Amino acid sequence: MLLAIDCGNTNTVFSIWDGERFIATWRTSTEWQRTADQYYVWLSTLMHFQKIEVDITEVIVSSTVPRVVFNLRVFADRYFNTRPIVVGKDGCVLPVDVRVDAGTAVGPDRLVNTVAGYNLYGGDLIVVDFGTATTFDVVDSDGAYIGGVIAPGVNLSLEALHQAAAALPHVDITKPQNVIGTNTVACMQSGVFWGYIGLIKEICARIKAEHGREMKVISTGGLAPLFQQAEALFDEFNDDLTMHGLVVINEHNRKNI
Ligand SMILES: Nc1ncnc2c1ncn2[C@@H]1O[C@H](COP(=O)(O)OP(=O)(O)OP(=O)(O)O)[C@@H](O)[C@H]1O
Ligand SMILES: CC(C)(CO)[C@@H](O)C(=O)NCCC(=O)O
Ligand SMILES: [K+]
Repeated sequence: MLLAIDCGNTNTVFSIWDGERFIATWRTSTEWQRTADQYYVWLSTLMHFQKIEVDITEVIVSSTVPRVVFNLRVFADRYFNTRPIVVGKDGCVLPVDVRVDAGTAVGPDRLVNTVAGYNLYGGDLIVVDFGTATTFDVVDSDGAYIGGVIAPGVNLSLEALHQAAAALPHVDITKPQNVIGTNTVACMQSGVFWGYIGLIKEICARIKAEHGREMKVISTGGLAPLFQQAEALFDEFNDDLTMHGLVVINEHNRKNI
C-alpha cells in the first residue's frame, strides 16, 4: 500500500491509498525538527487507534519545505524498508512537461496539483490552492505545466495585519455580512474576504484572456468552499487534489522502474 505525504509550509498531510481509495488521512503541523522516529510514533498510534492494519510498501513525498525531506526519507527507509519517491528530486519523473524559465524550481505542490487536475479534468485548467500561499497554476491543453501566480494566503494576510499593526487583533476568516464593517474585526474580515473574491476573479479572468482558450477553474484547500459560497468562482472543488496527484505520479514512476 502507498503512503502519500504532502508537506506544506503550515501543515503536513499523510494519506494511505489502498489502490482504489484513500482509507485514512491525518494532518500534523510541519516542523522540520521532527525526526523519523517521531513520525512513526505519531502515525502508528493513529493507525492503531483507527484499527488500520496495512502493509505500507511504497512512500511518495511532496515537500515545499526542503528541510523535512531528510527525516521523511529516513522514516520511509527505517520503518517501511522502502526508498520514497520525492517529487522534484532525482528519481521522480513527471507525466507532463514543465514549461517555465530555465533554472526555475516550481514548488512540488504546484506541480502535483496540476498533474492531478489534468488527470481528472483534462487540459486547459487553472488550479487554485488555498494553502499558506494561494497559488494559481495553469495547465496547457496537453497537460503541461506552463506557469501561474503566487498570492499571499488568506490566513497569512490576516496574520500580517495583526503582526504589523498594534491595534489589529488576530482574526479568523469568515464571510462578513456586509462590505462596510462597523467594528475592527468586521473591517478586517471584509478587507480580506472581499479583497480575495476580487483577487480570484481578476486573476482567473486575466489568465483566461492571456491563455486565449476556454478554461476550467479547479479549487482545492479548506478555504475554497468559503469563497465559492459567496460567488461561483470555481467549476470544481476537490479537497484531495494534491493527494490524487501524488497517487498519479507514484503510479507513473513505479511503472517506469
Ligand atoms: N472557515 C475556516 N476558517 C479558517 N481556517 C479554515 C477554515 N476552513 C478551513 N480552514 C483551514 O484552512 C487550512 C486549509 O488547509 P490546506 O492544507 O489547504 O492549507 P494549509 O495546511 O493551511 O497550508 P499548506 O498546505 O501550505 O501547509 C487548514 O489549516 C484548515 O484548518
Ligand atoms: C508557493 C508555495 C509556497 C505554495 O505552497 C510553494 O509552492 C513554493 O514554495 N514554491 C516555490 C517557488 C515556486 O513555486 O515558484
Ligand atoms: K496544501
